[in-house]
Formats: sequence, C-alpha cells, structure tokens
Amino acid sequence: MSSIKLRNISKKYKDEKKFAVSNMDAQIENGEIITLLGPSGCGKTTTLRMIAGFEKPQSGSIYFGDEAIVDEDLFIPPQNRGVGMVFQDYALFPHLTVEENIGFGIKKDKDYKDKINKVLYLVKLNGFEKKYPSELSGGQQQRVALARALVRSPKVILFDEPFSNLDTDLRTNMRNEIVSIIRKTKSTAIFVTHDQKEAMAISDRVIVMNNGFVEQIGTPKEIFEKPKNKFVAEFIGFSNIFKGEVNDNVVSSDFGDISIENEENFSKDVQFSIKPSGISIHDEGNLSGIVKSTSYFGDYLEVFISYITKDKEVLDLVCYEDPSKDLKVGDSIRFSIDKNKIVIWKE
Ligand SMILES: Nc1ncnc2c1ncn2[C@@H]1O[C@H](COP(=O)(O)OP(=O)(O)OP(=O)(O)O)[C@@H](O)[C@H]1O
Repeated sequence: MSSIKLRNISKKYKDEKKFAVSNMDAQIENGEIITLLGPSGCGKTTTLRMIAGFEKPQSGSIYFGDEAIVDEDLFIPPQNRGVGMVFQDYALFPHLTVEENIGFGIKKDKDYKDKINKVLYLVKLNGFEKKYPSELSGGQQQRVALARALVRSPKVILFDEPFSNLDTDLRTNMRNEIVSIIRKTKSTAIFVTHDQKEAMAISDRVIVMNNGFVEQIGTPKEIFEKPKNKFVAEFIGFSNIFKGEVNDNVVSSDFGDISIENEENFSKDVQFSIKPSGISIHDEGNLSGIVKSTSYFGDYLEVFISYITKDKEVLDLVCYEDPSKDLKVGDSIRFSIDKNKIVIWKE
C-alpha cells in the first residue's frame, strides 16, 4: 500500500499536437479509493498508464510514498513498480485455469498455494480454481482479474473501466463487492470511468478531468455541493444552469432576487444551478411559466417549464413534480424556487 504523488506531469503522444495530460498535480493517500472522471479523450487512461509505467511523461515526477518512480532522469519500469492492473476486458489467459491465471508469473514457493487460496477466498471464488475463463460469467472473470492483481500484494491497484462490460445489475453488485475487497485489503486504488454516478458511488475522492487538465479534485460531496465551474457542474449532471450576480447574501438573476447563505463569499458574476427538486409548481408561486413537456417516471413527473424573462427571453427549466399532479403541455402555471436547492460557482 502506498500513497501516490503526481507532480506537474505532462504527456504528449508522438506526432500529436495536443497534450493528452497537462501539468497534472494530485496526491492520493494511502488506502484511498480515487476515481479519474471525465469525458472520452480527456486523459484518464493516459494518466493511469503513466502511473503503471506503460507511458512515460515528457515532464513531471511520480512518487509512490517517498520513493520517486518517475523523475527527470528516472523511469522505474512497470514490472518493478508493484502495481496491479484490472482491465475492462479482464485480460485473462483463456488456456489457463483460474488458479493458473492468478498464479501466473509468481514464484511457485511453499507459500504459493496459500497465497492463491487466500485471494480466491477474498473474491469468493474458492471451488473455481480448476475452471477456465470461458466457463465463468463476466463478473466471475472480473473477480479472477482482481485476485490476480491482489495476489502480488501491490502497492496500488489500477482499474481501467472495470465494470463497463457488465450489465446494469451485475455492475452495481460487482462494484460494491470490489470496493469492499479493496477496503478489506486496505489497498490504494485508482479507477478510471466516464460514469459520474459510478465515480461518486465508489470513491473517497474524485479527480474531474477535461481536455488533459484537472478541473477539480474533491470528495463526491464537495463536488456535488461546490462544483468549481460549469464544466464540472454539467458533467456531474446539473441542469437549470443560469447566470447571476451576487451582492452580499442575494443572488440576482432572471428569476428576481433570491437570498442565499453565501458561505463562500461569492461576489459579482456567478453561475448557478437550480436542482430540479428545488422548483415547485403551485398557485402561490411568485413566477409564472408554461408547461413545455412532461414525462412520467413512476416516482416522479419530469416537467419542463418555459419561463419568459423581463427581456422576453425564453428559458427552459426542468423540475420534478408529484406524479399525481394533472399538468398538461401548454398549461399556464405558477412556480417558486427553493433557495436551499441552489448551487453557485464563480463564473
Ligand atoms: N497511443 C496514442 N497515440 C496518440 N494519441 C493518443 C494515444 N492514446 C491516447 N491518445 C490521445 O490522447 C488523448 C487522451 O486519451 P486517453 O485515452 O487518455 O483519454 P480517456 O479520457 O481515457 O478517454 P476514453 O474514456 O475514451 O478512454 C486523446 O486525445 C487521445 O486521442
């Protein structure tokens, strides 16, 4: 187990104009589960591969604990880094049994059997040692891949989109199981995903990346409550994003003045998001609009409202309403905004 420090690392692939990763700084604590989150092509896999040693950064340094593994004149090769990797496609040898896959490349000393049995038990595959990968489900194959990483007692385990080949139910179960094994073994783990829900569900902290840059590093709660900018807010699924101006404890916008707590001391130009649950349609609402569309989702009704500003601009808002409400497209309605359901960031 080890902490990891990335200091100012940059990577540009040969013949590419753009940097895949630019000036990245991050500190990952010992035993922490961290996720690199961002859209396709933002540099997540490149970062993971630089930590594993499959790619060499042009500049910057990487430390495992106090030990430099990459520096100006230093490059420790992958096999000497003590890194375990679990890939999206499991990368198991089809002609080897579960036991042989897990034990591949490790010394067949007197502890060999014990080590294999210990990890088989951990991933709940005892009894499967003589099976071949083709005889296993996707989830079971993924557990073999994890056991193969764990048997080497790695300093850090890297997971590249490990759940993307599994269907939804299995995916949730597998991710809970894998996280509980990581916690049990107190491993330091880095995941790569572009699924924000998954990132929030499994991580102690999330690194949000965009275009090779780190946009924000924080706990899921910090990122949800204090997104740094519009990219992060949109990427984690915020809707109803508008501009405003803050003076003391009031944000002024197209929806009038709304008093806020302003613990962050925002001033002047900001952007803000109104959570869909923070908009309610009722006759006493101080704002008026027209129902643009409705979609029924069982537990709630998703309603799009068209709101006309003082400058005659039409803004669309989405809100979640009681599904028993009788709302039809074209209805004139009144609505209000709950100031506690507003999230603000500096523009
Ligand atoms: N071997 C390579 N040679 C040249 N360019 C590459 C190579 N691998 C990645 N890139 C480029 O580097 C950038 C970052 O790619 P990377 O695979 O790290 O992104 P990602 O966030 O992991 O994307 P995805 O979610 O699609 O896997 C992209 O612009 C990509 O096209």
